[in-house]
Amino acid sequence: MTGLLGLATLLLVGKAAALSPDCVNGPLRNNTVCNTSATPLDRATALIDLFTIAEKINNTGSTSPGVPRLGLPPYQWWSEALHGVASSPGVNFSSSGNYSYATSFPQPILLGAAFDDALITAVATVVSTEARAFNNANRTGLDFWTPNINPWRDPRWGRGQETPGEDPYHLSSYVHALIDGLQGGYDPKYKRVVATCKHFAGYDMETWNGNFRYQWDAQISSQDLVEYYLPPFQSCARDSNVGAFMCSYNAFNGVPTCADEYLLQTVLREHWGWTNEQQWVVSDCDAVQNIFMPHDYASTREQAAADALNAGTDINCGTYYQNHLPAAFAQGLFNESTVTRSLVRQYSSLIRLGYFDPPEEQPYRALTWSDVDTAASQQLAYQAAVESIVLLKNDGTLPLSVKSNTSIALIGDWANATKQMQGNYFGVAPYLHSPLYAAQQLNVTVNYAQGIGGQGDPTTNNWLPVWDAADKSDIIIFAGGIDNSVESEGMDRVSINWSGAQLDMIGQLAQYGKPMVVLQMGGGQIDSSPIVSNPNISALLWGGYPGQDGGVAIMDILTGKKASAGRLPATQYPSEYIRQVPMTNMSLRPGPNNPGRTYKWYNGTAVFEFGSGMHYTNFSASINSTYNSKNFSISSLTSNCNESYMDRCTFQNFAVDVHNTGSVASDYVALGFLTGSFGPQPYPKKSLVNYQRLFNVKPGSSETATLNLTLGSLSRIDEMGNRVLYPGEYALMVDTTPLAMVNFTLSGQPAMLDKWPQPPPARTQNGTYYVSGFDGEQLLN
Ligand SMILES: O=[N+]([O-])c1ccc(O[C@@H]2O[C@@H](CO)[C@H](O)[C@H]2O)cc1
Repeated sequence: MTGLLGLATLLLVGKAAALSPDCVNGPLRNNTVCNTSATPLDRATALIDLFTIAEKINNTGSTSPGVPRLGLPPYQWWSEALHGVASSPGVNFSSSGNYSYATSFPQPILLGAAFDDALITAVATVVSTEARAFNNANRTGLDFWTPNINPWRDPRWGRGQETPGEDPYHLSSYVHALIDGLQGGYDPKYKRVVATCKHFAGYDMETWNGNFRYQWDAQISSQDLVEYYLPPFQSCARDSNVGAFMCSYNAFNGVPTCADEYLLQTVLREHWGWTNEQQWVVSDCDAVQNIFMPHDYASTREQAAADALNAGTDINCGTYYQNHLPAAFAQGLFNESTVTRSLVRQYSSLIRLGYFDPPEEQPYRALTWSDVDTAASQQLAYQAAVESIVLLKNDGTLPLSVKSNTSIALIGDWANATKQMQGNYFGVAPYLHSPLYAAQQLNVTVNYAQGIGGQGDPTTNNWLPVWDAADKSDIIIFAGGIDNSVESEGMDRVSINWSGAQLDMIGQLAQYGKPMVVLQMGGGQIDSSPIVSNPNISALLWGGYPGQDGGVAIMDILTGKKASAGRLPATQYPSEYIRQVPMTNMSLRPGPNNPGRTYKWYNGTAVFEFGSGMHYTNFSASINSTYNSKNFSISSLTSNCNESYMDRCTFQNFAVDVHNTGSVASDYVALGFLTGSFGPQPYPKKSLVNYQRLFNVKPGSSETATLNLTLGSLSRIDEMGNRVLYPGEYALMVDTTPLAMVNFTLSGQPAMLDKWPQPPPARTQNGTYYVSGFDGEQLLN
């Protein structure tokens, strides 16, 4: 178990550090660290050279005391900002007045549904701006342990809500846009903040059937690893130059990830070129302790701490390093140069954030409370929710026509949701506008009844006001679904059904025969087939966790002030899915006890497919016919590619003409899926290869989406994890039910785009040998 008490204590300390070291009058003023024209590496090295070994070890934890004799202040590394500056050890909201709140955007799972990378950059830019303003008031750190970018493999996962969904291409693109906004570009002189891609790697389960995140060993084949679990992390490290990584609680093929030199050194630093020594790896909180217990990977606490440090875990979240590295050093389990390397990485990173530099030289030091919760950021939080909400069923009742004499029943636990709208990892929002609040702003009569609380209980005491509200109203809106009482950190779901009580109430409300809308809220998808098949239910929307203005966004879509255009970022499986596959089975492809995972491989019928989402209008699309039936030679594609990473080379930019054939202006997300027969069998059903959101396409008019396909998006992963371009038959389709399609072929010999570094042949855990590259619990003694 983690040291919950120790971590709880950490939550209470480390709040009041000095803003930055005093490079004018302090003891460091003549040290190179204060010389702004020296390189970050030289500056950090000069600083760490002054530390004794005890001072070095003292500063390896998330709560770093600094070095008082050098005038180096304490620093709290643990700040969170998943969808807005969030309550965490390093973030200190004032109890009132200035700095008492920050913009609260929708949860990533809903933001993912917008399929709008520019929106994600804009959201992240607001988050980093507000974070900087808070930092200038000494109320946060400069690094944030976000994003959570583990692909959402299994619908039960309680933390899938923190991710943008299930598709690795989508996640890679999303996280690139996000890091751009958080850090301020690929390599700016001063980073806005440092982002932390977590949890590296294979972490996507809290607790299932006796397995829990602190001891679980994720068995992942090289093919699945490279194809599914790692692309977002590659995007973070190689393509976005993220400042930090977090290793995870679980083990990967027998080795706890924070002690895994293969992941942290061979893959992350060597293969992905994440080598500039201004970047660091932090452990998940107390994950280093878990290497000793319950992983039982290291035989002593000192060995666990040394294993992690030697493997490349630079900071330990918690106090385990500070407690156990002194003895580990005395036992000769690591060299002083290794801890020096970690501290140089940490302080170079702070140097890149301007920590030691005069305020007047840095753009972000001027940000203040007046840059928080601005009119523009309020509008963006609203816009983000509007863009993301997904319409799943509509018999034509939506948009609702409401007049002053219209009466609306608003029923269910989500109707008056406030904090619930933020999901988890949230801060204090400036306001939380529930659907009820939004309905009350309309010039209509609103009859509200909470009905059942949460998932409901078998008693029907609270139901009478529900029937009363329904009786009195022209339109019935039921706002329910799930929330953090059933999906959360530490808690995976045990059912992907609607709760019986909610479904019962929905069914009875439908019998009124009035126009009826169901809002399916929460991060995880629930099997809504009873709602889809009920002819008395007019419409179904998925609203996720929509953030501070979620209620207004929902109501504006329901009443047609805004047109819906979000797309599901995860498959909605039928309820039996979770009985067909153990949560611990990491394989993507169908196999024994596994119907396949994600839209690419699931061999059953989804209730709603990944990418589903309706509009208030209709669209047609066509792809420029010059590409049709074309043959491309693999050798000329690769010989014309001059990128250092060949998967990044452009293949073709496909122009897609999108025409609004209906009568309502609407956004449209052009999703480009590749299908065909090429590469190793089995073939995926299809794969997302690019997307573009078009805005406000007017009735009768057309806009052009450009789907940019790279060589990487045409490639497949072989069983060794190599990325290869294969000859074969390809088709590019636009949308889930294709509106347009183009076929082409690739000919010639397969070409290697990326040769994957093989893991050590046998991974040992207490004398038991695990072999990677297989599916399932295969042990060789
Ligand atoms: O004991 N605690 O106080 C505690 C708090 C949070 C916690 O979760 C971990 O901390 C987060 C750090 O960013 C990771 O995303 C999550 O896996 C684990 C333990």
